[in-house]
Amino acid sequence: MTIVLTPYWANGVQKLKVIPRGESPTPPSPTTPLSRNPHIMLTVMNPVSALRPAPARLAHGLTPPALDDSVHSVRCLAQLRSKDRNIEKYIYLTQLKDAEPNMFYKLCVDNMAEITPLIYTPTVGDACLQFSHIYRRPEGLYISIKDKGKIGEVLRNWPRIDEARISVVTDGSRILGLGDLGVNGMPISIGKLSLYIAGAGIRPSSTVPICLDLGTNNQKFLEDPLYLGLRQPRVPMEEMNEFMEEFMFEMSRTFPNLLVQFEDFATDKAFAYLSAFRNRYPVFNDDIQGTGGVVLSGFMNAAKLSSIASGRPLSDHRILFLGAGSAGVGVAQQLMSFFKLQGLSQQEARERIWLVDSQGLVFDKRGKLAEHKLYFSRKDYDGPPMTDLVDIINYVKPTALLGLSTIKGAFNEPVIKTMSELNPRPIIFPLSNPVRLSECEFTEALEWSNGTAIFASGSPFPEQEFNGKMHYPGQGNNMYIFPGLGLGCILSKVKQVTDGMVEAASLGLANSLTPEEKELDLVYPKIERIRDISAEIARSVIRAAQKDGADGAPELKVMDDEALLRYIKSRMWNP
Ligand SMILES: NC(=O)C1=CN([C@@H]2O[C@H](COP(=O)(O)OP(=O)(O)OC[C@H]3O[C@@H](n4cnc5c(N)ncnc54)[C@H](O)[C@@H]3O)[C@@H](O)[C@H]2O)C=CC1
Ligand SMILES: CC(=O)C(=O)O
Ligand SMILES: [Mg+2]
Repeated sequence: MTIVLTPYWANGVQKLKVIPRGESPTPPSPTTPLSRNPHIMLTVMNPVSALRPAPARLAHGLTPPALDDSVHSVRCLAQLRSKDRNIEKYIYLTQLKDAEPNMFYKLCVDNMAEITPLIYTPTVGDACLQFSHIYRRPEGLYISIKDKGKIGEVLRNWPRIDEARISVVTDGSRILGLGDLGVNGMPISIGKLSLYIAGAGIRPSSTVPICLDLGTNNQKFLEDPLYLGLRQPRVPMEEMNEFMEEFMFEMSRTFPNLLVQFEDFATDKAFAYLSAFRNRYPVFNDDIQGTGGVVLSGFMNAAKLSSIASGRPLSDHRILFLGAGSAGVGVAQQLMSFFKLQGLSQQEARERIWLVDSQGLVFDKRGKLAEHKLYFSRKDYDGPPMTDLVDIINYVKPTALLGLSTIKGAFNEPVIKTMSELNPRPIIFPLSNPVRLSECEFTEALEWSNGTAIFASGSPFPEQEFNGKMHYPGQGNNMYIFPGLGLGCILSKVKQVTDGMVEAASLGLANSLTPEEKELDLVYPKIERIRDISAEIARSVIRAAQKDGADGAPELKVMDDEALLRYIKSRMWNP
């Protein structure tokens, strides 16, 4: 029997047809009763992972008499909550998405705060670590180094080429702070795209999760009989460069309307491929640009709170980074905008930023530095290497300490106490993921700063009462930026993702706090409002694309801002 994947939609449900070899592939009328249909009709419920048909459903008699969607969502939530371990919840949700995508996304949209940590960080980190063991069904595209020379052929196996609008692509070489996870990186692409769908109303069928397999240097995985990727070390950079050239070229040929998000490439590759492709294809790097955008936004709100307490002008802030990888340097680059918006020159803005890596303070006289650290390397220090974080804080006197180092506990009691001695309201952003690699926990920051810290972390922490007052941690995670950025890019059919568009996304997010959220000292809006926020971000991005001449949808130019927002909302997919 030949399986012909000719999907079409009937009554809101995608159908696939299984045709005996040699028969015509014309789909029968969706109204043909199942029993009289000469073909076997299969109902495919999941446009994202519709690579294998699910059993027939919905026809009369095939579901219990009292199955009602509103009650079923309560049932699904109860099943989810009955599981003790988050990884079990992840597996349950993955199966639900496969079997009933509408229900899955309804649960996500209605319970954003509860479900996001299960499909995204921190749980997605465990899902990646265990992917080869918990794998059940195909989802997404795998392109391996063995496909070099015929990548286009593999891409054309994707069942919904015409609908494809957004792809998250990882090579698994630096998944969150967990290192090289090879092909086990696929859940990160899937998880990010689920947030695009839930958080910005991107149509599920337009998303393409991709994991590139260039080998892995993870010895444990190479020795694991269940490992799902190629059993070979990573290929040299030169070979990977050729592979990436072919991959991006074939992507643009196969999917002419696709925006590509690079995700969790190791730092050298992250910078190299962003600069190699950003002027040729619509592509952005989430760890460099998305993280830069989200931290700029939270920092703007945090700096206002901190300056109210200290009386220092905004332009006087001093930012110390622990971690100088793709995320640290990406954020540092984006934070230059904060100082420039205060009227500082490029040079003055740069002088407000200090980097610390695994060797300590980054300064010119230290010796040879990786290319991406050069711009922020200090020219004004020529003493001995400085490695102790408390010493560095006492030297720099920062108002803000940002962690993108993957070092759990690096913001310890002496560090936070020193920051608190220097600042009435220190800005403490431990941004490493997943939660177990966070530089400090929310309770620690509150306790050691006596409740004064303005806090945002990469992964979520629960709110806390301290000294009789409720305190709310922010989540400084690129998940606030990329859904709206992607939506804006898709609707305005961009040819490129410019710096102006990323900055616009960031400012759109910073300005989205409601009076109630400001009253609570929040630096990011509540995640429950993500859809509205994404729409606002998309509008800012579209306007910036128009300004930069990067858009391809002239009809949006004539709309005023209100009409554009209405249009964006009307185009968002709802489960
Ligand atoms: N909150 C968010 O939205 C995002 C968070 N991240 C997180 O940022 C972290 C770093 O990501 P990348 O920059 O891509 O990784 P990376 O591995 O390139 O960078 C890590 C940096 O930390 C430094 N480092 C390592 N050990 C150190 C030590 N003991 N003391 C001081 N510095 C040390 C390294 O020298 C390097 O500069 C990851 O945990 C990742 O999950 C990344 C992107 C977004
Ligand atoms: C959030 C994210 O993109 C990361 O931790 O890599
Ligand atoms: Mg990432």
